[in-house]
Amino acid sequence: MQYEVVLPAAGSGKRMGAGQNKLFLLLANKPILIHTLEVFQHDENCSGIWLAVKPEEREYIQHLLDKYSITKVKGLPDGGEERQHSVHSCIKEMEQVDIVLVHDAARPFITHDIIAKLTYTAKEKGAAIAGVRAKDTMKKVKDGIIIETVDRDSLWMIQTPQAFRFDIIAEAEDVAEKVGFLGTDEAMLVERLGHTVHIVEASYENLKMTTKEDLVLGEAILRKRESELF
Ligand SMILES: Nc1ccn([C@@H]2O[C@H](COP(=O)(O)OP(=O)(O)OP(=O)(O)O)[C@@H](O)[C@H]2O)c(=O)n1
Ligand SMILES: C[C@](O)(CO)[C@H](O)COP(=O)(O)O
Repeated sequence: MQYEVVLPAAGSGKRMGAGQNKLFLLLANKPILIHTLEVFQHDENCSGIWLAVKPEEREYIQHLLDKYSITKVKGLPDGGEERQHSVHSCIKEMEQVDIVLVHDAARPFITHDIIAKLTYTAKEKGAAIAGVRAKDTMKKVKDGIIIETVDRDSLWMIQTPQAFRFDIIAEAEDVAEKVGFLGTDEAMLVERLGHTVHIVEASYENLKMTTKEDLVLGEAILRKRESELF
């Protein structure tokens, strides 16, 4: 199932506190951004990559694309103030395709098997997102006081990729922009239009590199995967 992927990469990495775009930080001597890009570069079902970037970082990112032979990138549109705006700037430039995946460039550990399940489900059902079951007890808190314990059996920790038929995500992004709705993931924009969104069980290794602790976990995941190769 052929697809194109949108990789928002125009964040500031505030929670990482690295003083630079966290996607330029190295894991096993390679930028996080390149680890993520290589997954899609090497996926025969990926027919194009769209990378939302900060204008001031475009030249450096193009240098990285050349250095690591990432040839599937179709465009480097300007990112926006929020992640959603960065995603939308890519969607606006895309030609009509069958399936679009949106994936955080900060999630370098995604695998081809999960991508394939997502694209198949999106083709069949219209929308499918990656997630894993919650492992901790979850509670609602107000002013430092527990107000509700939420039934854990129905809770999932949502990740990316999030896969959609192109017309569904394109309309959802346009409507959200028109009414000024801001979501923390693409599925929210699609849900609010009444579309059914399906979950695909992903992996606890599909971490988003958000804080410094994630870098330690990320190095461990890479070492584990290297040991499995031999
Ligand atoms: N305006 C934004 C904000 C985020 N992102 C991208 O969206 C992904 C997930 O966002 P997040 O992990 O929150 O990255 P940052 O916004 O950089 O992190 P922080 O919130 O800590 O500043 C990242 O690949 C980030 O580069 C983006 O393209 N445009
Ligand atoms: C899209 C996402 O990765 C799903 O969990 C998450 O909402 C991104 O949040 P961020 O604060 O923009 O990293």
